[in-house]
Amino acid sequence: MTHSLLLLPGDGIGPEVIAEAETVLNAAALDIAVHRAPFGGASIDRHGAAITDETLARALASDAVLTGAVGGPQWSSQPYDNRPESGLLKLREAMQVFANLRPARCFAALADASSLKRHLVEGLDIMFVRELVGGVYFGQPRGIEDLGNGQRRGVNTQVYTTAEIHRVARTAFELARGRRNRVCSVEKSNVMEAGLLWKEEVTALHAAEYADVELSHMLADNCAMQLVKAPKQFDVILTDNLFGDMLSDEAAMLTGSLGLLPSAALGEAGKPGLYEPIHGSAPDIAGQGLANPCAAILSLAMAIRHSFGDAANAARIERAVEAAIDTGTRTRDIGGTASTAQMGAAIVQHL
Ligand SMILES: NC(=O)c1ccc[n+]([C@@H]2O[C@H](COP(=O)([O-])OP(=O)(O)OC[C@H]3O[C@@H](n4cnc5c(N)ncnc54)[C@H](O)[C@@H]3O)[C@@H](O)[C@H]2O)c1
Ligand SMILES: CC(C)[C@H](C(=O)O)[C@@H](O)C(=O)O
Ligand SMILES: [Mg+2]
Repeated sequence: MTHSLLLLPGDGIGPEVIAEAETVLNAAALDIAVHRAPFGGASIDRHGAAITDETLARALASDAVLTGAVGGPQWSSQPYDNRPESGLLKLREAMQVFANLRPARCFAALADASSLKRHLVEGLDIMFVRELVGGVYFGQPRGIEDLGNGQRRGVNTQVYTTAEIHRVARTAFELARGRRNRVCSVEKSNVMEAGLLWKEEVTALHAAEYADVELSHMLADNCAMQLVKAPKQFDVILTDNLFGDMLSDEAAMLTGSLGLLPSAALGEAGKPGLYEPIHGSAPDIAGQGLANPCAAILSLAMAIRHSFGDAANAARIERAVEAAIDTGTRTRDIGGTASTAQMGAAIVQHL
């Protein structure tokens, strides 16, 4: 059966890393129909909107969507709700991809590329499950209000319901069962009611349906510290939209580079998945052939596994990435001199 994949290269290094994902996809010779559309700043420049209705409809009709990254200083004067990043949030919301899987694995050959000592990160394998379509990113009220006395007030609202917490927690517990069977739920229940509800609902769901999984709770500030103190204590980390964003970037450095971390955002079974490297458009290195395409290529592998149900080809691509790194091809962020295209070509050679 032919699967459909929508590619949204986006801005900055986005098109550079997605080009390498396409090279790998073509070399893997899978039965996949590929479509492309501008996204983020590129879509603003062409169509006036960070994501068009047509692209949203196309995303919902595809089996999977793979994005590069969006954003950049050239669009910083856009109205807030038409910034490139708003296009990404609209896409996540429209697709209702509530569970964002962000695996952080340390390749043995790269343990010295981490900013931590080798023994702390060697063998590291954490799965973040980040809630992606709720919380402070989407809560109402929001906005900037003019108070009329020379003062303004900026508001965002952290809000979660029982159903929103249960559906993402379920994903975390299910994943844990196939791993080391441990979930650490992370919030700020000491200062936030939404965090307290999170903790109570995760605890209740655990007792009712997942008592076989080991559950612990941790405050988010402590988690940030524990991740650099003893990161191998974690198996699955379940957390909200904002904490998941920050903690997964932190974890990226445990693996050596932000350019290595893929992600899969999943909704209800049977609905399309959204796949993104966790890094941004990296304006500081865009256009120079310096970007590491591994995160984008590993995101493609996650699409092949989760949306196309082809675990064998997903693993084949993942092994090729690791083999290319093992045999010494590395972009600058992981201590080498390979260009984005050379990294992609080396991965193709190991397929
Ligand atoms: N999914 C997305 O579309 C996404 C994610 C994060 C940030 N952003 C946007 O990207 C823009 C830049 O944000 P930022 O600079 O804070 O974060 P960033 O992730 O773009 O870059 C942070 C640092 O990591 C480096 N880096 C990132 N990806 C890399 C890769 N593949 N290879 C090598 N080095 C890499 C960059 O050069 C930079 O030094 C902003 O507009 C932001 O909103 C978009
Ligand atoms: C660009 C931005 C909206 C996005 C987020 O905060 O979710 C990014 O940082 C990410 O990690 O995917
Ligand atoms: Mg982020």
